[in-house]
Amino acid sequence: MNHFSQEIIAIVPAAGIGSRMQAQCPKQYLPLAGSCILSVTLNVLLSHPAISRVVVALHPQDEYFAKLPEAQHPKLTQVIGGGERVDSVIAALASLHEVDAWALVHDAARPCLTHQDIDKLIASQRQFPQGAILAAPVRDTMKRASGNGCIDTTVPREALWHALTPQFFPALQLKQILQQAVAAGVNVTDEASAMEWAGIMPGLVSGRADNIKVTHPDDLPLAQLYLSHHQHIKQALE
Ligand SMILES: Nc1ccn([C@@H]2O[C@H](COP(=O)(O)OP(=O)(O)OP(=O)(O)O)[C@@H](O)[C@H]2O)c(=O)n1
Ligand SMILES: C[C@](O)(CO)[C@H](O)COP(=O)(O)O
Repeated sequence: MNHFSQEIIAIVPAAGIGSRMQAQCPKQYLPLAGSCILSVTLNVLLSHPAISRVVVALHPQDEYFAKLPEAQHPKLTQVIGGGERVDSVIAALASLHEVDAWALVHDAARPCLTHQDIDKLIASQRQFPQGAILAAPVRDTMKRASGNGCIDTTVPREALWHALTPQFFPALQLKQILQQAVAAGVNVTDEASAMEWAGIMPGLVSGRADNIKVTHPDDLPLAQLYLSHHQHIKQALE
């Protein structure tokens, strides 16, 4: 259990088709670390002691999930996702029955998440009672492109962060604000952007930069490398 009274439920949007990956199957089912991306991600969440249960949102025509060992896990529930990531998150939140639960929303496509980063985000609830997200400060000089393929300007990077997941909010409030933002036509690409639209500014919790989202083909070998590094560190600490 966590140190707080509320239940923590992980929400995993996994209903995408991974078009940018240009693979033969949805990217969440590509092989990784002896299983597949989605299995690795689910096991990080299912094995965390503070997470009560996991709700995964699947594509309506998903033919893969039922074959995964995790599909039978007692702490796992599946729902049908929607046309956009935000619709899948809303569908998962709508299935919750726990009063006062907090939702830890994490992309299926981010298999390199660590328990240490989950601990940091959960512990941030005291500092950020409005909710918070894992994020990584930008390291490079940032350029804004012009229309002709050249640099238009350099963007000051001091206050720029990469939004990662998990993103951690009171579940009922998050569901209501996501629904309102979608109805208002807001382009909701992460949970925080809807909260910001509602005037609630989430906390930024510095997370590992290797918590990458597998999006393009060259991300997969990188995720494998990061996972093998994590395994090496874990063995060195044993
Ligand atoms: N309708 C959708 C679209 C995306 N996702 C999930 O949201 C996460 C992050 O989205 P992204 O990386 O964009 O995944 P895809 O939409 O599958 O990728 P693409 O945009 O390349 O098709 C992924 O785990 C994806 O499965 C979802 O649950 N429902
Ligand atoms: C939620 C997210 O991981 C934050 O960086 C990201 O926005 C999801 O990917 P997408 O391509 O925007 O769906």
